[in-house]
Amino acid sequence: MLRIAVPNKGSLSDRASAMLREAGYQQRKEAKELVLVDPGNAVEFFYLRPRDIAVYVSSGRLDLGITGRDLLVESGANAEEVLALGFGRSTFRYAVKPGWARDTADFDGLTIATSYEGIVAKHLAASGIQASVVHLDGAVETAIELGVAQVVADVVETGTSLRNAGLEVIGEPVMESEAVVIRRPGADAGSQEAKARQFLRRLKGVLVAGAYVMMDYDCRAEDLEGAVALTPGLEAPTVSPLHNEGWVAVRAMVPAAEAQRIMDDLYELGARAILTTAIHACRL
Ligand SMILES: Nc1ncnc2c1ncn2[C@@H]1O[C@H](COP(=O)(O)OP(=O)(O)OP(=O)(O)O)[C@@H](O)[C@H]1O
Ligand SMILES: O=P(O)(O)OC[C@H]1O[C@H](OP(=O)(O)OP(=O)(O)O)[C@H](O)[C@@H]1O
Ligand SMILES: [Mg+2]
Repeated sequence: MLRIAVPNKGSLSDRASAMLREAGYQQRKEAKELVLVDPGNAVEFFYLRPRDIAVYVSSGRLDLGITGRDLLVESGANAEEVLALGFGRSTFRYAVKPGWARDTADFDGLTIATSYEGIVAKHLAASGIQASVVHLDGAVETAIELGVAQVVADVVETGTSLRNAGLEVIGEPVMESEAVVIRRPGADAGSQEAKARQFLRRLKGVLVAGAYVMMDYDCRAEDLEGAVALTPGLEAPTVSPLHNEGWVAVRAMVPAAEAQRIMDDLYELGARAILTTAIHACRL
């Protein structure tokens, strides 16, 4: 059986399970389940704290894991990112009370509160900043109000938590994160390797299915080159003759985010019966 770690709670948990379901894997029905065997796919899912997942994967006891890129870096574990999953996006930033610092260079001698000591220590060392770090489990924004630190370093998604605490970000983002699939560097899952590759192919299929739509339309043969320039497809569009002399039917995948603009441009070009349909699953 292929053994895969999935976040058991927190920001990544629901989206990770939803994506695995879309990829055709069984997922736990209750948040308290710690292990789920999917016999049809010969996969065993272990629901673990996202912070611990890189440690398990680097130990070799689990073949693959889903965690955050920032948590992978934070762990310092011997594991590497093999696929970015596009959800759980965040930036990692420093913040202070307005006026306390203009730049990270001003942090010398200050104390930084964070739940991500590994990332902060690495960044301070690389930037030559002499600051102390105090580890807190969460709600680090409050550390400033309570005088435990003058700087916080934390995950920022919408920025609401920082705003509510009256803090402002300082310097460039330390890192940008999203959910990722990780495995041991150079690892070959042995007898499970084919299953591991199939797992990654399925997740890539879900990502592509979400990012693209299928577009069909009819256009005059003389407009085909212009139309194909708008809808080149991933390799090349399918072009079929229509019963009407001088017209063709075209089918191509287009990026979902650009679908409306492409439909407008095709219409201007003279294309008609322009339809888009969702892609539920794919293998490229
Ligand atoms: N708003 C957010 N808050 C925290 N983490 C977030 C957020 N958005 C995305 N993430 C990502 O989720 C991962 C952290 O998840 P984790 O479960 O450890 O913390 P959490 O979501 O704050 O949950 P909890 O506070 O219950 O521990 C990181 O990869 C982080 O970048
Ligand atoms: O930019 P935002 O959208 O506000 O999200 C970021 C905040 O959310 C998380 O806290 P969480 O609610 O998980 O509480 P915690 O600090 O106790 O983990 C994180 O630690 C930030 O505080
Ligand atoms: Mg949290």
